[in-house]
Parts: sequence; structure tokens; C-alpha cells
Amino acid sequence: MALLTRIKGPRDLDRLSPEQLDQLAAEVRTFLVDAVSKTGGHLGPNLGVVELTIALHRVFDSPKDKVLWDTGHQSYVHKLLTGRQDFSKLKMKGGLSGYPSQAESEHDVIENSHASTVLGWADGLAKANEVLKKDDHVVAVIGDGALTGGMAWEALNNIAAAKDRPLVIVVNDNERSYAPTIGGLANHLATLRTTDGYERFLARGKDILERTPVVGKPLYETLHGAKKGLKDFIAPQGMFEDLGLKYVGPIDGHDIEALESALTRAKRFGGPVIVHCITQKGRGYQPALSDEADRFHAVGKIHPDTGLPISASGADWTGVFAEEMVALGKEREDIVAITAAMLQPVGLDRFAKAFPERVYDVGIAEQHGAVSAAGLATGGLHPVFAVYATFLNRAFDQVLMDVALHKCGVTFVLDRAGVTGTDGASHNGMWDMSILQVVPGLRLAAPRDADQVRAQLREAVEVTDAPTVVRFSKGAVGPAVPALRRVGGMDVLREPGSDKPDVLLVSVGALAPMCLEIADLLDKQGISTTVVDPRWVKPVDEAMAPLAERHRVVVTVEDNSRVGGVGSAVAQALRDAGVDVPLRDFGIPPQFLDHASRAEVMAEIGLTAPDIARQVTGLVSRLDGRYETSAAAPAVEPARD
Ligand SMILES: Cc1ncc(C[n+]2csc(CCOP(=O)(O)OP(=O)(O)O)c2C)c(N)n1
Ligand SMILES: CC(=O)[C@@H](O)[C@H](O)COP(=O)(O)O
Ligand SMILES: [Mg+2]
Repeated sequence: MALLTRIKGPRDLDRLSPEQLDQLAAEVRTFLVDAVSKTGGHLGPNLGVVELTIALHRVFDSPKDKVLWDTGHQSYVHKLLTGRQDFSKLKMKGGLSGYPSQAESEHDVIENSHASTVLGWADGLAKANEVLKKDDHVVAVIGDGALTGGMAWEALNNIAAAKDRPLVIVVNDNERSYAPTIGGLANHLATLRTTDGYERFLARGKDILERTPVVGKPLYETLHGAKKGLKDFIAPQGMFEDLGLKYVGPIDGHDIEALESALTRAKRFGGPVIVHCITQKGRGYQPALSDEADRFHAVGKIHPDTGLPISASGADWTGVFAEEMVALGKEREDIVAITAAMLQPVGLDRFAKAFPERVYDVGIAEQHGAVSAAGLATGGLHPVFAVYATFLNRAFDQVLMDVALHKCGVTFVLDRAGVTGTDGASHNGMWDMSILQVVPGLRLAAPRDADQVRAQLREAVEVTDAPTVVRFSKGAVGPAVPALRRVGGMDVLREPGSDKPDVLLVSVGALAPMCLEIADLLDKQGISTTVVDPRWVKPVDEAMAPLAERHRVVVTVEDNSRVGGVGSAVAQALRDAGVDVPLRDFGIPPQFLDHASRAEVMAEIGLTAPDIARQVTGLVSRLDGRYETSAAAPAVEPARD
């Protein structure tokens, strides 16, 4: 790492020779494989942008110039070159974020890891530079996958309208999102890729000719004219140029000299310009290059030599869903599936293998996915749209005004619901049970274990006149939690052991094991608790109010924002029923949560059995007049395993 460790900031790159730059790229790749194999992370995407990032930071002057990353998962090299080389705690509490972070560096801008937003940011920053008469440059890096998102085209439409507003857009075209990028855009990028000869010639030729005295410039102009003619002859006018954007490319995204030449030209252009770079996800690391599924898009801890996982992952929520979807697909020919460029991560790969004609990858286009689902349902099918909970946020209006308003039988399966932790604030699935509360007719289920995933998915796909939602957590599925009896549509998980029970504990989804632990801790304080799992949390079950009336206090516990979540809905249902029982709702505070493990985040926000048991003890004690405040309540020791 002789060179890499000497890079404390982008300007340290300026003095490196071409040979040293190639050595630096090799050192960066060695570093990435060594570091990310230990922590897990987005190894493939970052191996693909080594030369591109080096060239960007040599041509542009960050942080005066803004280097922006779409999604941000490919910003590890950017971090290495901007003074952050301790990756030992990547994505861990107190360590580097897996995405840009303004708290980490002045070189970082966009922290949102939701795709397709970078061009909007760039448009705004470029306008600000124009109004403030600043000569700073704005360069936005967007992947071919992120370019399939509608927001990117809304931004391009605006950017193309301002012919004299400088803005450099780098399309990082590695032909993949996780899997190969789909759609007409991907096909168009492919046609542009096939006419690379003249661009490389131009990129090299211009520099050589510019250094040639006297004849150089006129000769270049002649060649440039020839290139233009050649390009029109070889390749149809690209859509970017049809939009009015200057297009430079395609450029070999692993040739630093060619990249610098193209970026320098783009920087001087004085208007919006696209630099189309061809890169290879997983470049330089054979285990990633051999991985046809997703080129090591996001890996856990792996053996650096083989790329094989260090620990086998057990049964997870996604796998349970994946298996049940295949079973459902066999039973019902009307069931089709939708993914937004995440077929394997959301567990639809097995369904796709069994029913290739009944699965649709819409690209990173959740809004389109939801509207297309309304069309599919109206056309007589039952679509199951599997998507990470946090990514459905952007399709809220489509769920509301296309699916629900038209009473379409569409099932949304929300994976990674609740606190996910290590991917930072924008990846926690903490808003779905709040925003979806306001959708008329929508029914929302939160299964507590594998059996309930199967059961509630089956109940969901039976609903033909409204949207249904089944939401579950990330990772290993919890232990089976049997029901003792059913009350209305709700499962009683624990009886209070008293005919005048103190607490009705409403346990939402995967938090059932924790809620049973809370009840045990309360038991030790002489507080009797009924634990109930509503299963379908929207609408609130009609049996909730009469059940609550038989208790002294109601407690709700959910892995969702406290604001407008299940607790709020239950409180409203009790008020509407005239049931005057105090209710205390526990959930995620309305904050953006820093990256850490799920357990660390849950502890930080007090969503643990001891924390909740202590507060409920205080609440009940106040009802008994024994303690003035919950702070006076006795400490509650966590249950010993
Ligand atoms: C709105 C949204 N949907 C889905 C994702 C999940 N996701 C993260 S990276 C990625 C693929 C991005 O592909 P591309 O933009 O080509 O970048 P690459 O990984 O190829 O560098 C996806 C689908 C996301 N971050 N945001
Ligand atoms: C950047 C992005 O959105 C995805 O790659 C995400 O990081 C994957 O998350 P999981 O690891 O939970 O599948
Ligand atoms: Mg890509």
C-alpha cells in the first residue's frame, strides 16, 4: 500500500505518474478485497469504480467541486481518496458508513441510499452555482441501474433545458443493477457501447494533437469533423443528444488517461454533458466476476481468496416467503410477481425460475411497479410486488391513488421492514406502518414467525378488491410462536394468569418473542399480562376494544415509527369505541438512525424487553399510586437465557 497510504486527500493524486496511478488502482483493489471481505459490504460496485474515482478526483477539485454519487454504495474508493482509510468498522457502530456521510467528510453530500436521486441533487446544485455566480463544478455519478428510475429522467428533462448551465453527468455503465439491468434504456446503452472505437480514438487523438505545435489544432478539428461524420455513420443519434445533452463516450471506465481526457473535456464544456463510462462490476476480483447472480453487489463476510461466505446464513424471512410464493404459483395461475431490480434479494428468484413468464423486473422503478400492478390486477391477475419496505416510501401515491382508489387486488410484500441497522438511516423499514395507515381499504399484516408469513401471505392474495401488505424483518426468521387461542382475528400468545389482568400487550410482527419476554419480566413485578398478536394490524381488529376493556392498561410494541403507527391506530380505535383505558405505545422514535447493528440500534432507542418492562412497571405502579414517576420504578433485570 506504498502509494495508497500516502493519499491524504484528492490533491495528493496530482503528482502521480500514469504508472503510479495504475499501481494505486491495484493497491485500492487489494485494499477493498481485504477490508470488505472482513466486514461485508458493496464489494462488487466499488471494484468497478476504482479508475473512475481516481480520474474524477484528479480532474475535479472536491470539495469545492461537488462529486455526487447515486445511491452511494459505490463510494468506498471516494472515501479512501478523501482521507478515510480505516475500514475496520465499515457499516458498524462508530465506524465508517457504507454510504457518503456529511458527518464524516466535507467531500460527501448525498447520504440518501435510495437510488435515482443524484441528478436531482446535481440540478439543484448547478442552479445554485448559477444564481450565486460560483464557478464550482458539479459532477454526478449515476449507475445504469439508477438511470432506470423515473426521478433520473425528471431531472434530465430539467437539466437538458439549460444548455448553458455547466453540469457533468457520469453514467457508470456496468450493465448491471444486481442482475443485468433491464429495459429499453439498457438496450440503448448497449448500442452506444458498441461504437466505442471512434471515441477512444478521439480521446487519445485530441491530447496528442493538442500537444503537436501548429498543425495539431487544425488537424484535430478535421478529425473531429471526421469523427462526427463517422459517428453518425456508425451509430444512430443517441437519446441523450436527442434530449439536447452533449454526449461523450463511450469511454473505457478502467483507462485513467482516457477518463481524464473525457472528464476534462466535459468540465470545460460549459453546459450539461453526459460522460458514458463502461465499467465492470467486480473488476479485478475473479470470485466477483464469476458471480453471475450479482457480481458481489452486496456481500457478507467472505474468504478473500475464494469469495465464499464465512458463515452460512440460516432460514430467513425472505426464504420463507420465497418458498411459499412458489407453492402459491403452482396453485394459482393468476398470481404474478414484480420486483424493482432486486429479484434475488427479495426472494423472487425461485418463483422466476419456476414461472419465468409470470415475473416482471421493472428496474429501479417502484412507482411504476405499483402502477403496473394496478394494471395487472385490473387485467385479471393478482400481482405480488416484493420490495424492501423503505423503497415503497416513494410509491406511496401510487399505492393510494392507483391501487387503493381503484380497489385493485395487489399484494405488497415488504422485506427488510423495521430496523435494519447497518445500511444507515435511509435503509430502515420504519415508515410503512405509518404511511399506509391512511390508505383507505388497505389491509396490512405483520407476521410474527414463518408459519404466519405463509398464512398471512395466503390470506392476502385472497383479497381481490383492495391492496394488501405483508411486512417482515431482515435476516434470520424468529422462533415459532404458537397461538393459545384466537380472539376475533387476533392470536393470544400468553394468558395473564389472573381474571383481572393488568396489561394488554399488543405484540406486532417479529417482536413477539421480545413481548413474551416483557410479560415474563412484568410477571416478576406482580403485574399480570395478556400478550396478543393482531396479525392484521390494519384495520384494527374489532375484538381489540372489548379485549382492552378487560385490562387496566394497553401497551403496543412495534418495529415501526411511533408516529402514526399501530399504537396510534389502536389508541384511535379504543377512543372510537369509547374504551377509556390508558395506552402506552412503544416504537421507533421519529429520528434518522445512525448505522449500527440492529441490536445496537434497538438498544439505543429503548426497544428492548428490559427497557419496556421498566416503563410499563412504572406506569402500572402509578396507577396503583405506589410511585410518582416511572423513573422511581424498580430496575427490571433482563431475563437470563
Ligand atoms: C429506490 C431504491 N430501490 C432499490 C435500491 C436497491 N439498490 C441498491 S443499489 C441497486 C442497484 C444499482 O445499480 P446501479 O445504479 O447500476 O449501480 P451499480 O451497483 O451497478 O454500481 C439497487 C437496486 C435502492 N438503493 N433504492
Ligand atoms: C444499496 C442498497 O440499497 C442495497 O444494496 C442494500 O444495501 C442491500 O441491503 P441488504 O443487504 O439488506 O439486502
Ligand atoms: Mg450498474
